Amino acid sequence: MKAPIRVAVTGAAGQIGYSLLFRIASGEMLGKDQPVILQMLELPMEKAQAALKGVMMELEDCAFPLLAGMVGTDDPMVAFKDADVALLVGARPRGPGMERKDLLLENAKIFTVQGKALNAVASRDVKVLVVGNPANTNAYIAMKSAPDLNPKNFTAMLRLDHNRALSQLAGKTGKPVGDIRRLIVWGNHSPTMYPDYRFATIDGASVKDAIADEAWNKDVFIPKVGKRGAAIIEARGLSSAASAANAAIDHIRDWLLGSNGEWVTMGVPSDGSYGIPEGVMYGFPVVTRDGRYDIVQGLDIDAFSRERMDFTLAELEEERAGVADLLQ
Ligand SMILES: NC(=O)c1ccc[n+]([C@@H]2O[C@H](COP(=O)([O-])OP(=O)(O)OC[C@H]3O[C@@H](n4cnc5c(N)ncnc54)[C@H](O)[C@@H]3O)[C@@H](O)[C@H]2O)c1
Ligand SMILES: O=C(O)C[C@H](O)C(=O)O
Repeated sequence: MKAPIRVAVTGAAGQIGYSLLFRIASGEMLGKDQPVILQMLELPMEKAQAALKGVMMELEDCAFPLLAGMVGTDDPMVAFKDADVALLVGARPRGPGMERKDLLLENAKIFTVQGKALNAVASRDVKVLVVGNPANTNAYIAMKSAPDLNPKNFTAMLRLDHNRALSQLAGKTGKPVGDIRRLIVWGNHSPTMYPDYRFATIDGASVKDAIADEAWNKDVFIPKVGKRGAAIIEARGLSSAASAANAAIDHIRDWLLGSNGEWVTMGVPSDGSYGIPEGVMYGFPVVTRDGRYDIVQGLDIDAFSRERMDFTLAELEEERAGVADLLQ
């Protein structure tokens, strides 16, 4: 039997938490032979703590053989103690008519507190995924608030955008979604993101050549993927939850267990690749293996792509400037 992995989940009694925890406990994230200990954080309000208690009762009632322990708490120092993986989900979601960056000042404070707590008590190799919006800038804040941890271990979720783009391409080409490789979503988890299928293949053949429709790319595909979160809110009255939880599982599974040479999109602190200034938390194509990721190198950036990549970068730099005071 393997030693259990400690997985901290914040916002555990929220919508995404409810779609996420049961799948983690059943082994879908870290493997069917990997025991886990769930360390769940919720707000110190009576209602949130009661809801968390209910979720823990349900987890218990599933009798998951891989669930080796549970902690429910309102204290980040308890939730992150020795955590190997931290899924930072807890934050306010946007409602209809809002942009994710409208949440910035309200949610940003959460990530300074949690970054500091991770810095103090988490495993020195903790792998952090920020889901709470605006995800890239919150991940940047958490990273900067945890100076003793490896900055490369802080990531933001763009996997939902990546998965959304895959499904749009499958629909357009009529091919199975699982056959599409080498897709990228550059930049911010916001409508400025740049989903890029110039290098994508299906069964080895070029997706771009198969579609051969630049107008569809610019006028349908890019805006549709970028605005999908808003479309879900419009339809459901609530922001995406099951698909977000699914993407979080995909992100952590691939990071820890490897992407088998395939490209996946992760929001990671830039190392300067593709002219993106160092430290900016930016969506890049990466290949993952054994708990590490490498940004795919050497891709040609044409003028249209450069413009899109710089546009989403400018938004991230603006968001970063907006929280500079919090990081002093
Ligand atoms: N990156 C992505 O692709 C993506 C996708 C979907 C949603 N999101 C974001 O994820 C976040 C959560 O969404 P949701 O639908 O689960 O929201 P929700 O309101 O249903 O749940 C959030 C939970 O977090 C808790 N919480 C708030 N502040 C907390 C804190 N400081 N510590 C611990 N818990 C805290 C709340 O009590 C609540 O239970 C939102 O910011 C949403 O916009 C991101
Ligand atoms: O759009 C939102 O606010 C929620 C989430 O970021 C999403 O993309 O579904």
